[in-house]
Amino acid sequence: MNANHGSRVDRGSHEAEGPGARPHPPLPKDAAAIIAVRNLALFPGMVTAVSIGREQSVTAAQEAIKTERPLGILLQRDPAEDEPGPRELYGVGTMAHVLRYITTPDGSHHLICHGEHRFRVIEFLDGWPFLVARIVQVPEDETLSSALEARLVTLRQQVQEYAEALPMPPMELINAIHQLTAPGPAADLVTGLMDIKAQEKQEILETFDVRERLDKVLARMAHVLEVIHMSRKITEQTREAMDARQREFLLREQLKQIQKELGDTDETAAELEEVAKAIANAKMPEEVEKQARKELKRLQRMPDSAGEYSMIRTYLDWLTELPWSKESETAIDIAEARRILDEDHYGLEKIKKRMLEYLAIRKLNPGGKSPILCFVGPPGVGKTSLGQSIAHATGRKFVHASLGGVHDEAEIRGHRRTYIGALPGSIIQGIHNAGTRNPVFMLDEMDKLGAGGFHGDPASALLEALDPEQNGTFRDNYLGLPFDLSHVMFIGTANVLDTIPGPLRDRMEVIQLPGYTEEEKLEIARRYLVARQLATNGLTAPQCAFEEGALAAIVRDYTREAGVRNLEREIGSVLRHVAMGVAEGKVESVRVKPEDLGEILGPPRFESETAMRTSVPGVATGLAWTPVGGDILFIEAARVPGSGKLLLTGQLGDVMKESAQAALSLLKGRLGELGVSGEDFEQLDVHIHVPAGATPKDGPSAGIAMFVALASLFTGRSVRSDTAMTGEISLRGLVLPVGGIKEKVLAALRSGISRVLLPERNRKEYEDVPPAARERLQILWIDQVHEALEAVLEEGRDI
Ligand SMILES: Nc1ncnc2c1ncn2[C@@H]1O[C@H](COP(=O)(O)OP(=O)(O)OP(=O)(O)O)[C@@H](O)[C@H]1O
Repeated sequence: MNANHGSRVDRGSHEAEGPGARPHPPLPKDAAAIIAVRNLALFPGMVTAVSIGREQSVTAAQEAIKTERPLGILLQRDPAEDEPGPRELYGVGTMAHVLRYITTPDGSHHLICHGEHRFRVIEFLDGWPFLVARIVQVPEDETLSSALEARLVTLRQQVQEYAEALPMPPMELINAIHQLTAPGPAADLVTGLMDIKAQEKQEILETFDVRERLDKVLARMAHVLEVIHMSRKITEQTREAMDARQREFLLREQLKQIQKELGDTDETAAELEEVAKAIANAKMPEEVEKQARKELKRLQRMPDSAGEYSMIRTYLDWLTELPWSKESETAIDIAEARRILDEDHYGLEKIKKRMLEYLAIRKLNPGGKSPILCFVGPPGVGKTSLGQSIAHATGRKFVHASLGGVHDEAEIRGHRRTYIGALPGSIIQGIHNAGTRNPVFMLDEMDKLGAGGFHGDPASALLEALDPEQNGTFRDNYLGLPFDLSHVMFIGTANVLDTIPGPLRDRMEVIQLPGYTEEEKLEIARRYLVARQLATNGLTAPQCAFEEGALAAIVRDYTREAGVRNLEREIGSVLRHVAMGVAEGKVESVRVKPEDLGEILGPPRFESETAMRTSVPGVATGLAWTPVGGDILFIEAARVPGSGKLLLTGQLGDVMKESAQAALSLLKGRLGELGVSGEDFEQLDVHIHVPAGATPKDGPSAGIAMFVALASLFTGRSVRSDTAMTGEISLRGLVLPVGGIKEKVLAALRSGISRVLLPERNRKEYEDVPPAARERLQILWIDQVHEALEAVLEEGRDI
């Protein structure tokens, strides 16, 4: 507080002229010489220093001294005004008695003034080289009421408080407390001592009513005190914060030293800093972030040589790298999706249509719960590549996890962190690899998922991941935190539907991919596989072309599969051979002809198998359904001297064994019909063998082939090599319907069979076979076993 310091009132630059430099009339009685001050409000009873510099002011001051009359002091309205006229001055001021006039050696003038009483300007007068105004003294009311006294007591308390709040209260203030006895002067004195603006002080100066003046001062003072308290509080708070920070800093420094002693380095600190940043950037849900920060804190307190350190570090890496909220943009454009599906895949019309429907529904109802698709079909029919196309078409990432042979729930859901070397399960790992939380996630080999046992049921963990009701909070054991899988597009794949665990199968919409006909394979080879293999082997289309028939020959003679994987491999072999020639400079371009294939790929692998195998009596061609899409199988029958036993070999299942027995019994009963006599079954053993003995076989559908093989054996008439058959038999000689017609028929075609015997009652299923395949096959519908014999047994020859 510096209210009593003199303040400079003007900045007049030139030297004042001597007193009485210019003669002027004496001042009237009711008038006073006035000086204007810039930043000072003088109050009655106060002594203060006033610095003056303007010529006018100096002359006025000298006049006052000379005439021993008081000087009127008025505050300028605008402190910046250098030559204020009457209108720029407030109309109320204080008459001051000039106690001393000092001129310092640098030429500036100072007055020590004592405030006497308030005055009001009536009018300004002209004719003097300084400001002169007619004035009237404002009388001070000195009566003391109890209301005023109460205010006075409060004021005294406030001033006391004010003095205590200041670090070094000025002496005047301490003295003033004792002088506060008369209300008006007390208000003036306190205002003069307060550190407030001159304008505010002027307002109080102009308040003539003592009570009102005291109220204003009390209010001002209360405000000043509040500000002081507040600022003190803020100072304390900052000091406290500073102290806490300083303390933490010191502790950290100590910790660093300790860690250094223990062999930890600054690198660790930098590493942890990185982790902290990664946590901040990972956009985790609140719960996860809290957990991450907790783990980080534990890490910070731990030397990096501690065994647990790396475990927590790895855990934090997983937490920070998982795409908690990162997604790829997935605008679905149906036309574009159709284009991509067509571009990547030949045929599969029904399947593509179903995919597009699926995408359309997702587009129209993005939040809805769409079914989980499951592609079921033999290997190499495009299940994986369809999944990739969907990812491509929807702008998602593609990841897959194989479930084949998974017996332990932990492989799906992860191990708890307490296990050494624990990691998240395959679902979270897949999401981590995708880097987004909405990839297309392919779950391969769902049919080979191991059964649940001691280690928990993998299928139930998978169910939780797939179930839209619960997968919003999928809990991996390793993370120990929920992860939102609801944006993932899961697609399952399997070779066989039957072995997919029931509850899983129920949750999925199965889409069957039965395998391709020879024509389809040719088309796929022509449009996709050749181009792809050309690129893989660094060749261009002009450098290598396949002549008409060459591709067909590869399909027919070198592959026998439902899909096109081997076909692609064989085409690759041919192109590698061509690439060698081109690279060595032997040829510039090659046209592969069918007859070249022998040299490049070796002798045909599947050419005349049926013809060769069935050229002797006792062998029939059956058709089997297998997980890889159907195959032909040969049933061989032989008779050997023995004691009437039936020998069965080739890893036959119980049902197949029984159907062999049925076939034999049926045959024994019909030998007469077949013109066979004199057989003594007591003296011979009948042996039925089904080659490819390493593969277990079962099912009743080889019944008719067994019967035919036995009939062929005993009649000595071989079976037509172009004919294959399937059907269960009854002891009464009926041919009963069987499953897997489509796969079996396609398998027959692949093996070069042109006639197929099918149970009459399977006509309906036959409609599923693609027309192209149907055109190339002759189907014989049979109802009774003897019809089969008529259709397949060659003309007899004697044995
Ligand atoms: N209709 C088709 N059009 C074009 N290419 C196809 C078609 N079907 C399959 N392919 C190609 O055949 C190859 C094998 O397909 P893919 O790997 O998708 O088979 P898959 O059914 O997933 O087999 P697996 O069950 O063994 O995983 C791929 O290169 C794929 O592009």
